[in-house]
Amino acid sequence: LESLDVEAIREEFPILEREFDGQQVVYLDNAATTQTPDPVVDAMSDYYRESNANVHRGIHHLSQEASIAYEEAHDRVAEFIGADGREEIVFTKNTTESENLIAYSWGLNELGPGDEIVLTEMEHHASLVTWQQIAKRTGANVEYIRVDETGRLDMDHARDLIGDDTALVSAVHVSNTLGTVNPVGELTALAHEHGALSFIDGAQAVPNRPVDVSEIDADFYAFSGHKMAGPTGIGVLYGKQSLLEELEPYLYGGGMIRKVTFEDSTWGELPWKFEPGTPPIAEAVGLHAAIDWLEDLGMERVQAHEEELAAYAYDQLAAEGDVEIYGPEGGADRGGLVSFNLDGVHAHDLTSILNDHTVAVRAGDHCTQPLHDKLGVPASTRASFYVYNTREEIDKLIDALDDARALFA
Ligand SMILES: Cc1ncc(COP(=O)(O)O)c(CNc2co[nH]c2=O)c1O
Repeated sequence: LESLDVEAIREEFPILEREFDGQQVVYLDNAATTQTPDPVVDAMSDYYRESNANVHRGIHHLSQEASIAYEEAHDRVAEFIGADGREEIVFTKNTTESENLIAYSWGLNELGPGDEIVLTEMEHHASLVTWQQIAKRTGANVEYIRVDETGRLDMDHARDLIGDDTALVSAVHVSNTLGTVNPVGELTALAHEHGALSFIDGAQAVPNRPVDVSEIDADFYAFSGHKMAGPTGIGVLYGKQSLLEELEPYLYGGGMIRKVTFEDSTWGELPWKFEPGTPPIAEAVGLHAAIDWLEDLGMERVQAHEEELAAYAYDQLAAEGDVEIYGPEGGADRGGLVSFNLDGVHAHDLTSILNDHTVAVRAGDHCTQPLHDKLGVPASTRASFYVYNTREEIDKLIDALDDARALFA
């Protein structure tokens, strides 16, 4: 597999030339949000300059153009993730809203006492808090598949938990804290064996590796534009058409209706039924451009690049001798991120020192507080990689650790 031309890629990201206190930024916070290449910025600027109008098929030329661009962005996303068509692609604000859409449209209406929602201990709050609160409101209960000492899912425990009372299995595809790549196809098959639905949180997967929702056979799948070289303000909910057809919308307004009278209303066709009001049009154009840009690189090459950097970072951190690293040892079942703690130094202090060296990483619980409780640490520092990062940038992170030791350890 030919490796990425990182130097050429970096030329499309002027932000990576930014300097603070005379030091060039080292951006290693990609699991939080990725940077945006010129072609994506240009596509959105061109839209605003040349085609901006409201969608839903207004009569005039500009509205026609904007509507086509918006609709074709759905087609492009469907093609990118292996969905059957635009009817299975709902644009939301972000992964979090995609999770909430199913929680409200399906969960509130379908769940009741005795029903089980099976999550994993490594879920992001976007999923964990959402299903926890829906369970409280419906009388359903939540079970968590254990994470074992290597940071992987205990699949024997999964097979014990998922049974005939299970209504939903919701799992993260790639953990944003551990980097663990979960067997989402196997989890989905287990759910289906027992008549349950599967919801896969792909926020850290779709940007970073080839994903085929049809191969996984997920019923629902969610991810965000801003984590895949696209803009903020747009997320995707994939859902099997047969399921989305049956779901009631939970947000009402214009654009999602078929007929409205003073007495009642009927709903429009998919996916518009779930897209009330003026949608993120420019963001959809940007997401379309981001997918074109990523596919030009090749998702297999993106995955290989990130895995190589994650394995390198893992090995360099492990070699320090006073760093605790969370998640599977480097290699194929770890996504492009490494969370760790430096002995004797709080993650926030370490991250502040790294920032003094203009190394941008993230400290905290990464919206996985229960997982950090299980790990026995209040926070961790996370370095996360994308297509424009290099080994030399990881070396700058490693070199800065000594300052933290000198100050805090
Ligand atoms: C696995 C996972 N699920 C859901 C979300 C929510 O995505 P959003 O709705 O677009 O915000 C994130 C974002 N994770 C992070 C956002 O900032 N740091 C992170 O680790 C995530 O990593």
